[in-house]
Amino acid sequence: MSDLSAQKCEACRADAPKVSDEELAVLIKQIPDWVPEVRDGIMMLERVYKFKNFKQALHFTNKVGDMAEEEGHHPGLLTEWGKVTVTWWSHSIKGLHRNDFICAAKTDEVFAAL
Ligand SMILES: C[C@H](O)[C@H](O)[C@H]1CNC2=NC(N)=NC(=O)C2=N1
Repeated sequence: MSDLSAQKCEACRADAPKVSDEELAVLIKQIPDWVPEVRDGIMMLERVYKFKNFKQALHFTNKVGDMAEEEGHHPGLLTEWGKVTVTWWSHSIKGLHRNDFICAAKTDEVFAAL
């Protein structure tokens, strides 16, 4: 278990701090399969997970949904045949909060536990 995945998301309000470039450089090392991407001017974390079929992809999607509900923090989830694209960012601050890195690490754990 990485340090991040052992942590809980905290309430994230509009005035919460975005992660700095320096923090991002440190945090991303703990989730090396995730790619930071800017979309619509918002920094996000994205990873594509591969599966054998749609049913397995949908099962993973639902497990990630359960984890998101527990954390009170919610990703973008695109479920397709054989793959799920998971995208984390914080709507309230239009960018990346530490919560997104915690949830990305937890998503990796959901995948590892399938
Ligand atoms: C009221 C509720 O907790 C908020 O709307 C939460 C829900 N889930 C969320 N998820 C994400 N990714 N970003 C948010 O800002 C966010 N806000």
